Amino acid sequence: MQELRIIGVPSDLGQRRRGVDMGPSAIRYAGLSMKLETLGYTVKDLGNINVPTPEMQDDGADNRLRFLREVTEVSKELCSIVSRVVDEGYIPIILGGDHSIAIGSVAGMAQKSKNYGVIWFDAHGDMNTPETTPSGNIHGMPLAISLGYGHDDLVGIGGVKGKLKPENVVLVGIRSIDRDEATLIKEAGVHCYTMAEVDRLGMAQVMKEAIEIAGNGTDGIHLSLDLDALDPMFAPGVGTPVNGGVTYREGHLAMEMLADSDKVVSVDVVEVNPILDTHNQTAVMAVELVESLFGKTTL
Ligand SMILES: NC(=[NH2+])NCCC[C@H](N)C(=O)O
Ligand SMILES: [Mn+2]
Ligand SMILES: [Mn+2]
Repeated sequence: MQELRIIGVPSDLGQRRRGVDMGPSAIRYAGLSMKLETLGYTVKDLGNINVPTPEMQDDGADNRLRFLREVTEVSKELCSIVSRVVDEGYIPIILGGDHSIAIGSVAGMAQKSKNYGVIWFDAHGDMNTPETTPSGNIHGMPLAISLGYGHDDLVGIGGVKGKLKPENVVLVGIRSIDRDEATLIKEAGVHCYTMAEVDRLGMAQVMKEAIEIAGNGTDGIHLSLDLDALDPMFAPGVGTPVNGGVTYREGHLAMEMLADSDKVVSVDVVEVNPILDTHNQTAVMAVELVESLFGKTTL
């Protein structure tokens, strides 16, 4: 059985709502390590990366790319840690932080191989560029950046531009896309299962197809799990909630199918914001989903 490594990235530089920097603590407090150990894994927590405090920084000259410099630094640091962890043969579980941290995790995976598939579980497309962003928040851009679209400083992290093949990238749970972001999603050629498709096909069929797209002919699947993919009823503690999301049962079904596929090589768990949460329920939800992802079943 493979060993797991936990890496915390307490960053809220990619969006405007403070508190998502406490995500790693909230997820740890919900018992992540202990519960994975109960499933039979050896788990080592590597602690947190150093992330600058937003109040101590200037958000930079470009309001289309807030905290560009700081996000670049954090992403480089995470890239090198993730790359080391996979080189050593371990599965990294990267705890955010807002979704901008996926820039560094995907870049780190790409040091090992440029042939990983990605399942991006999210309410949002995260396919904005500085030209299309309505907010200037970098957490709306990480998938575009990983595919080679966006500011050079971010796109170039890890030395390779375009870290993924769009034909092996799948968005699941989508229900909020900005107008010009939609254009890039189509142009880039990534697959996209909106909530409308989840309704019509059912989560089982959507995940069957998603696992084929991200898993067939690739070296494995990176799961980028944004908790706002779930309906706010189950995951209220997120900065950009959108109604009409994935249910508790659908979420677990998706994770169980990924576990059965045996293809997951790395995971991001992002956007948990304890300030906006009630009784840590979003972090608890995150931990439960990760348990299903790593093989927890009833019997
Ligand atoms: N990872 C996220 N929660 N992203 C939300 C992005 C929201 C919006 N599309 C933006 O670019 O500002
Ligand atoms: Mn996201
Ligand atoms: Mn999102």
